[in-house]
Amino acid sequence: MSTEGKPITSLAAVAYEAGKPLTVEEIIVDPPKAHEVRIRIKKTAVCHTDAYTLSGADPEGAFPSILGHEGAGVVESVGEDVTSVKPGDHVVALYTAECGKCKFCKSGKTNLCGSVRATQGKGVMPDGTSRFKNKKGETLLHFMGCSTFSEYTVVADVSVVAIDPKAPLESACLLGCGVTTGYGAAVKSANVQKGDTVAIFGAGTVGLSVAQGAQARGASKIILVDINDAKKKYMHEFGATDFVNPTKDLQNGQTIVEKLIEMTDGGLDFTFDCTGNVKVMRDALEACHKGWGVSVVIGVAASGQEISTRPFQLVTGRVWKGSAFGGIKGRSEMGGLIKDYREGSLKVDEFITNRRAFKEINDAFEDLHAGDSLRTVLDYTN
Ligand SMILES: NC(=O)C1=CN([C@@H]2O[C@H](COP(=O)(O)OP(=O)(O)OC[C@H]3O[C@@H](n4cnc5c(N)ncnc54)[C@H](OP(=O)(O)O)[C@@H]3O)[C@@H](O)[C@H]2O)C=CC1
Ligand SMILES: N[C@@H](CCC(=O)N[C@@H](CSC=O)C(=O)NCC(=O)O)C(=O)O
Ligand SMILES: [Zn+2]
Ligand SMILES: [Zn+2]
Repeated sequence: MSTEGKPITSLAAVAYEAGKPLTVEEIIVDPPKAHEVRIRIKKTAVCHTDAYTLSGADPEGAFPSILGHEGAGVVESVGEDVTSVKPGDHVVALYTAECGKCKFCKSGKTNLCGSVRATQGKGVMPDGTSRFKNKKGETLLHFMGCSTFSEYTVVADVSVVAIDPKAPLESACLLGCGVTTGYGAAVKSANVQKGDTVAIFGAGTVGLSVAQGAQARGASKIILVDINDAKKKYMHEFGATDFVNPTKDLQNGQTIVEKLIEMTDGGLDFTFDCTGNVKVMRDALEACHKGWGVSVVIGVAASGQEISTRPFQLVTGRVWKGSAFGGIKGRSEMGGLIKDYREGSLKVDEFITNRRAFKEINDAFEDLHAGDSLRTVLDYTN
């Protein structure tokens, strides 16, 4: 029997309160309105940003809500005036929309899109309402325009892209955030060139994806900096040449900045923060080469945190910039990433260190901090 136009009962993980485990329960998902798409998510993974928002550190974090933004699935139904996807299409949800019509999209200068960002940040659909409620009838908010921690979710049509159905959905879901963010930060936002030296702070999925992008560009040195030694085993797989643990590998009071400058004859061409720690962001900037080094902030820092450095660092030619979703325009460029993955030039499967049934989602949050874990992919069918 067709579910089109009807509310659907869906398995979901509800974030009722900051700092508390998610509650796995059935919720009700309303049908999509005009310019909306209802997706049956098949695979979703947990990104550090989900944990950040659940912790209560996100100034935009609102509860109760359905978190999750690395997800892939199949379109169940579409609302009026949706022309870009149709029922049955395999899709990836996009937290960075692409409308193609707004000032941002038309600028050619950024992948940020203004079409749905304001309502997305408030946890509602573009018409200001939610498609989710629990069985008590209480409204549940959306998250990052995706809410992939519900088997059925509703997104704006500008926040979803159809993909080659031959791509496995468990791999495609990682292109919804972590892999695309890091890879794009290296090849698009920073535009690393052959021979450049690169240091990456934080060797999680995002940081290792930066390494992968830097290697693809022919960087001569790719240094991973991480306080977790268990991540060292991934360095060669994703193209890094060196691994430094600042808690163990510094001698005689040397700082990580001094160590990196010593390793690179004066500093790095590019550095990337993939930790969200503002002190690390400062180190990343100050490890850049005088005159031209560029430091890219990718990590998301908690509410109230601010970055600082001596302005002299910038006066003397270092550049501080940031990158969201790797500078990638999701609807225009996802197809190319999927093609690269299918042709073997973009590693994605290698980031899947754990697989779990969706109902084990709270364990997947624990996995994020466990030793050598990169991504846990959750399966709704188990
Ligand atoms: N700008 C954007 O578009 C996006 C930003 N993000 C952000 O990027 C960051 C990375 O995400 P993700 O890869 O999923 O996160 P992970 O938690 O998987 O990886 C972060 C890594 O950094 C390590 N780390 C923590 N503190 C330090 C430190 N002081 N020095 C060096 N290494 C450190 C962690 O070690 P340990 O294992 O011990 O914790 C871990 O290995 C997060 O802040 C996330 O919110 C993510 C996606 C998109
Ligand atoms: N709500 C947070 C902002 C978090 C943030 O910076 N998000 C990144 C993506 S993180 C993905 O895992 C991003 O793309 N930002 C651009 C945007 O428009 O949100 C806060 O307010 O701190
Ligand atoms: Zn993410
Ligand atoms: Zn736009």
